[in-house]
Amino acid sequence: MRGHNTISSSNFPSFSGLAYITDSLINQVFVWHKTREVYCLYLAKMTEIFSYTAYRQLSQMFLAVIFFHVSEYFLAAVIHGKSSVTLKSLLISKHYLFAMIFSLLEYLIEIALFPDLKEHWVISDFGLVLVVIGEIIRKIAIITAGQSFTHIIRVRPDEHHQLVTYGIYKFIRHPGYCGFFIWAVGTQIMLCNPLSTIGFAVVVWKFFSTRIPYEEYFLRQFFGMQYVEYAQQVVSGVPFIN
Ligand SMILES: C[S@@+](CC[C@H](N)C(=O)[O-])C[C@H]1O[C@@H](n2cnc3c(N)ncnc32)[C@H](O)[C@@H]1O
Repeated sequence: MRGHNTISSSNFPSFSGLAYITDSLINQVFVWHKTREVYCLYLAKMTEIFSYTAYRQLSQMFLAVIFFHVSEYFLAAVIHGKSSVTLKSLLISKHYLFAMIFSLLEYLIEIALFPDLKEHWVISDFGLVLVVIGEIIRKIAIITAGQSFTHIIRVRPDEHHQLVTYGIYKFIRHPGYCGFFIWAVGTQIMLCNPLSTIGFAVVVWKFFSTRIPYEEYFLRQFFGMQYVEYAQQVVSGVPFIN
């Protein structure tokens, strides 16, 4: 009687079948090795980029953002007195936070998918220069205008409010906004973020295109012809806004 352990010859693959299986196994192993090699190379490149490029660009960004907000708050406290300054002087709004999170996500996605995009150091360093220039222009404006510079637009006359037409205001009507515009776009150029560079430029420009006429309406109310003449002679400092 045939036991159930008995193997019939028909259970064996033919010689050519065996060769085919071996061949495809070798192929599989080869492909697997190649994939692993490519993956390892990718990992090595990502580690290199994350450990230098991202480290440098992101720390520059965080330092720029922290310095900007802390110094805005600090200057407001020194100029207007600590009791009249609220957390609003940190200038962190919901829209601003949304924009910053978007730019951070763009950065992380692009550095993972197109790492070479972040390696344009001439562009990134140019952005860093813009960040520094924008910050300097804005802080000079705040210090020059002193108590006339309030984060919330004055809509009523105030004894501390004097028309400022000297210093940096002799050359630019809105140096604080000009500085912020350069700073904001500079942060995105520094991160080599193409989408956020355009996005920030458009959003910040649109914001100032409505804020400046509103602010100047009250400045004309407070200072009359003096402001009208000043505004005719001095550029706004924000591109394409008269
Ligand atoms: C956030 S500050 C911005 C000042 C200015 N727009 C700038 O970009 O440097 C807004 C306040 O500054 C006041 N302000 C703007 N220009 C001024 C000037 N030339 N002299 C005095 N006050 C000014 C406005 O009345 C408003 O209350």
